[in-house]
Amino acid sequence: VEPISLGLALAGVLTGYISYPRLYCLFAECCGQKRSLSREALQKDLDNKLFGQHLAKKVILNAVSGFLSNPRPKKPLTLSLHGWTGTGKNFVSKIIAENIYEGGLNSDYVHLFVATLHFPHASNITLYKARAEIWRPSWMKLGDQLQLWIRGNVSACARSIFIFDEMDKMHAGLIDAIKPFLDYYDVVDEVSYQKAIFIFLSNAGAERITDVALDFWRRGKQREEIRLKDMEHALSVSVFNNRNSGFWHSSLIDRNLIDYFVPFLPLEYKHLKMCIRVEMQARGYEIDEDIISRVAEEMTFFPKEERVFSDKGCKTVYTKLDYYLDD
Ligand SMILES: Nc1ncnc2c1ncn2[C@@H]1O[C@H](COP(=O)(O)OP(=O)(O)OP(=O)(O)O)[C@@H](O)[C@H]1O
Repeated sequence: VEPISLGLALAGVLTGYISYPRLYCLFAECCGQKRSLSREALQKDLDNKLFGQHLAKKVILNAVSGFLSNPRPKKPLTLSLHGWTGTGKNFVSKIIAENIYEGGLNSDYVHLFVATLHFPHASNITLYKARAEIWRPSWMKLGDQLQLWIRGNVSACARSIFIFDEMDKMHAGLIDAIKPFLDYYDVVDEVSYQKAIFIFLSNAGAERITDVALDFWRRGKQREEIRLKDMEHALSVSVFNNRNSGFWHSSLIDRNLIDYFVPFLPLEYKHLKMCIRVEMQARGYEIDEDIISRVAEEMTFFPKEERVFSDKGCKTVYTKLDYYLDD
C-alpha cells in the first residue's frame, strides 16, 4: 500500500474515531455510551447474588430500571439503604454500578465516599475539628469542596453515581452541602443533576428492622412474608428519632429528597451458608457442605436465646473460610 493511501486511510479511521462517539466508545469507557441497563440482567444478578433480601431486591430493581428508562427525570434518583452490618448494602451498590457501567465501582463515573474515611466521625468532632483546622480551614470549606467535587463529576458525566457510605456518621454540614443536588431543580449553578444517582448507606434503623424480622420469625412466619409496609413504619420511627440521624431527618427526609428507603434484613444461618458456598465456588474449590456448616457455625448469632441472626451478616465468613481451606 502506498504511504499516501495508507495515510489517508488512517486519517479516515482517526476522524471516524474522534467524530463518532459510538466508535470511540467501543474502545474506551464513555459516560453517555454506558451499556444500556437491562432490567432482566439486573434482576438475574440480584436473584443469583443477593441472598435473603426480597424487599431490597424488589425496590432496587423497580427504582433503578424505572429511573434509567425515564429520558427526563425530574430529580436525581436517591436511594437510602438501611440495615445491619454485612447484610449486603455495599454489595448491592456494587451490583447496581456493574449493571450501569462496565467498570462497576472502578468506573470513572462511579464515586464512593466513605464518611469516616474521607471526613471525620461525628462522635470525634471536636478532636477532628482541631485537626481539620490545621489542614482545612473549616467545615464550611469541606462542604464547599464536596460540592465542587460533585459538580465537577456531574459536569463530566450527567449519569454519575455517588455512593455515600456510613451516612449516619456524616457531619450535618456535609449533608447540607449535598442537599441542593438532590432537589427538583432543572439546573443548579449551570449543571443539571437530574440524571445522577445518589445511594446512601447506613446502619440507621437496623434495630427496628431486626425487631420486625424477629417478630415474624417468632410468630412462625416466613421472612418473605414481610412486606415493605411492615418496615416503613419501623424505619421512619427509628431513622427519624435516632439521635445520631436527627440531622438526616431534618435535612433530607423532611424535604422528601429521598425517593426510596430500602431495608436490609439481618441474615440467618442458611444465608451465611449461601455466602460461603458462593465464595468456595469463586475460589475454585469443590463444594464441601461439611466445611460450609463448620464455618457458618463459627459465626455468632443473636438474640442470645434464639440465635437467629448473624451479628456480622456475611461480612467475616470469608476470613473464617481461609482457616478451613488451609487444612
Ligand atoms: N445479602 C447478601 N447476599 C449475598 N452476599 C452478601 C449479602 N450480604 C453480604 N454479603 C457478602 O458480604 C460482604 C460484605 O457485605 P457488605 O459490605 O455489602 O455489607 P454492608 O451491609 O454494606 O455492611 P456495613 O453496614 O458494615 O457496611 C459482601 O461483599 C458480600 O460478599
